[in-house]
Amino acid sequence: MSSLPLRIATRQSALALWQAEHVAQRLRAAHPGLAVELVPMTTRGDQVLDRPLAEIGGKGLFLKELEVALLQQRADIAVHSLKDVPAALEPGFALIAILARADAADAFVSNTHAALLDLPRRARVGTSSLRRQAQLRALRPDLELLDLRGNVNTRLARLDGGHYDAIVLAAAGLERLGLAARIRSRLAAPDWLPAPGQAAIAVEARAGDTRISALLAPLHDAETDVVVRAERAFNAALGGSCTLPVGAWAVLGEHELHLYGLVGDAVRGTLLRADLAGTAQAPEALGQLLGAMLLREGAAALLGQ
Ligand SMILES: NCc1[nH]cc(CCC(=O)O)c1CC(=O)O
Repeated sequence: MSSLPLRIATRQSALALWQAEHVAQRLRAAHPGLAVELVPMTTRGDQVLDRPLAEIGGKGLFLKELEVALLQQRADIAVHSLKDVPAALEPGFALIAILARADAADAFVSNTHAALLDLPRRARVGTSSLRRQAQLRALRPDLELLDLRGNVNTRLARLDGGHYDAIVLAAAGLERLGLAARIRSRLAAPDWLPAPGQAAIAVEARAGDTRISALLAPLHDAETDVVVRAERAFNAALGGSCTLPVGAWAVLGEHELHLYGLVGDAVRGTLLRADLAGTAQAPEALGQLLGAMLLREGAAALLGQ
């Protein structure tokens, strides 16, 4: 074994550092004696905090700087939240491991109310996610939806500062940061759909780096890989980036893979939903099929294509 440490490029938010440290610990457990270190850095997605991600535009806002570090050999792998990883990676990079998914639900967080349906009329709810806004509008057209960006702790501080009656965050992020007690209720699939890939951690590396791929192989979870492939293919079929109002959730049964998807209009609160079951041997085909179904039903108009 090489004595050089394996270097993990990561963003510096508390959640990103937790996820990178988690990968480091799993690697040390799988390969006793392997030295692993974090290389923390800032991305454009972390720097521009005054605008919704959908407005800043561009895919992979949270990836670019980490990929540059991989190319310049300043790091060997980069750890991401899979839901921040665009459907198509830049050439020369590969996702070499997908870790077992945590709770994919969104979390309803409030200091005054237990659930979305308990909120009074015209209550203020914070989220900058178009997917969350569209589903909130569909369930509660009366709500006042307000932008809310920043890392998990920033968003909780804004809630505690009285700017909102409630906010919606990924349950997985709160749980990883030891903040599960803040979750008042879950907005769970299939009624409410998460982002494609939500709650899964992905490891990216330079394509063709077989030594690194072999080191990461024990961390890969084949079941999570199948479900997120279906979700991400659905997103890609709809023109895919994490900023579109697209929700997807797949679940692996004993005999089949079941995929649920939706496309929403965050302004009008219209939701187009569909679901399909198929073989777990072809998750991408299932995602493409469901995406094509929704496009036929009018998703193209919703997405402004
Ligand atoms: N877009 C930010 C982001 N990226 C991943 C997570 C949560 C963790 C995960 O989905 O793995 C979050 C925070 C949130 O949406 O509340």
